[in-house]
Amino acid sequence: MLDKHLPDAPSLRLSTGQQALQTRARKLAETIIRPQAAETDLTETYPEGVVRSLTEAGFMGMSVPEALGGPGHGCFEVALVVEEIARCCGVSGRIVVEGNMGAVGAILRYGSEGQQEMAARHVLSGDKPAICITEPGAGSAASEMITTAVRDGDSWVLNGSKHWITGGGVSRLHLIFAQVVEDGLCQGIGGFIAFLGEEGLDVGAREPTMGLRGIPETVINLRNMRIPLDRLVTPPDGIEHGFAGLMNAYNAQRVGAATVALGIAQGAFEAARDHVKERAQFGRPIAEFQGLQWMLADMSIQIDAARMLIWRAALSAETEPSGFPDPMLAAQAKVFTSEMAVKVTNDALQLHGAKGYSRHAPIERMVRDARMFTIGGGTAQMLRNLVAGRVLGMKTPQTRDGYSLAGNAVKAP
Ligand SMILES: CC(C)(COP(=O)(O)OP(=O)(O)OC[C@H]1O[C@@H](n2cnc3c(N)ncnc32)[C@H](O)[C@@H]1OP(=O)(O)O)[C@@H](O)C(=O)NCCC(=O)NCCSC(=O)CCS(=O)O
Ligand SMILES: Cc1cc2nc3c(=O)[nH]c(=O)nc-3n(C[C@H](O)[C@H](O)[C@H](O)COP(=O)(O)OP(=O)(O)OC[C@H]3O[C@@H](n4cnc5c(N)ncnc54)[C@H](O)[C@@H]3O)c2cc1C
Repeated sequence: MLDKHLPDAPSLRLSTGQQALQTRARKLAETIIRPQAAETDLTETYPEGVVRSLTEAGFMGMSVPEALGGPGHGCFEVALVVEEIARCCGVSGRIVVEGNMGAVGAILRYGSEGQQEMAARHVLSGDKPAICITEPGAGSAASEMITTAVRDGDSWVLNGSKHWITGGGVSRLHLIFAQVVEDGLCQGIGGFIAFLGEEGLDVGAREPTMGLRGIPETVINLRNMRIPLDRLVTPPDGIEHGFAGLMNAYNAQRVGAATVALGIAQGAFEAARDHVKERAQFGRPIAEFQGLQWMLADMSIQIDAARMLIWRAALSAETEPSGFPDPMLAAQAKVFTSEMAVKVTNDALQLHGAKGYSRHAPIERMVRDARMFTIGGGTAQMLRNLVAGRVLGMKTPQTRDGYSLAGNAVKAP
């Protein structure tokens, strides 16, 4: 079943161009981004200076095609860069993900010419778009969203409330998922383009988060927000199957989120490896204790396995007709990597002893930063549901009556 996605041996070796990209990302991460990471966490401030450096280096908008002024890199190249950046700063890694995947990925593939040009301009100039799916009553059950976009003459009128929106108040471009209502009927779910500062789009309360504190997570309220008709992004199979199309595009961001978790774990692993060689107890480096050696061995095995799952998922975008990663491969990569990162960062803290528990060392930040990825972007449980459905070749509806309203024309809520 998976053979078409299994990379042959040569594809596991990076090309000269890919190696150069990776080296450039590592250099930027180590010289500019790592020194800022603790401050970003402590002050809980969006790292504008880092974003400028990422933009100048060409890491925002990497996925923009050459015809629109970008370098036209694929999901795999973006993942190579994201890992290097997240190895030094999880927040910056997430910014690179959203500067290339998620909302911008959907608009670049499904949008009209004008929508694509607008999205390209935004990310190439350093904007990190926001993807607005989740609502207070629709988290895992995202298709139960009640935000509506009602057609009124030559406008859409949006009403609803999204929460946990990454970049709320700093992102300029928003892609808002909403029920498309025409003539009193829901036609399905579509993506609507909206901009920070427009009337009717209000940034609400910021969540005080455990980790990744440099990016705001906020409520986004839509109050009679009136936007032109050409702000609707319609996936290829139409609005009736709009939700499936938008989720398909979202698979790239799932690979991106997994890659941030991978980078954080890699950074924590390296810090632990260096520490055990330096720290001595009982008259010898603690690296000589076999119990710790095996911990490091297991950490490295888990990290490498995660990287292979991510690379396979990222490379699948090159052969999938949709141009996005295969849903199951993306889900497998994210489940494994997000759980791995929780374990590896905690083990790295353990190997540091008390020093790892101090806020003076980066490890405790890495533990907090890694925690998000089994939740955001689809929880590990929901992604297991997706994998189970594929493995069994069955639909796995989660409602009691096994029926979902997504994509069906029903009376508007
Ligand atoms: C998809 C779910 C919301 C469950 O919804 P339903 O049970 O109502 O619907 P399904 O029948 O499972 O799916 C409907 C339709 O969509 C297609 N689909 C679903 N998932 C995918 C996918 N990943 N790729 C492609 N297509 C997909 C499915 O095949 C159906 O199509 P057909 O009707 O059969 O043609 C739920 O499973 C789910 O995914 N919940 C998680 C929600 C989520 O991921 N939210 C992320 C919010 S953004 C965020 O968190 C950002 C953080 S980050 O750093 O990235
Ligand atoms: C840091 C962070 C950033 C985020 N950024 C964004 C963003 O930019 N845009 C956006 O739209 N959303 C964003 N989210 C929201 C995120 O997508 C949701 O938190 C996620 O989809 C889960 O929804 P929920 O939190 O409502 O949990 P719930 O859906 O309430 O789930 C609670 C628990 O129940 C489990 N569960 C629920 N249903 C099932 C089931 N059928 N089978 C098995 N287990 C189940 C879940 O796995 C979880 O353990 C972000 C979240 C976080 C933490």
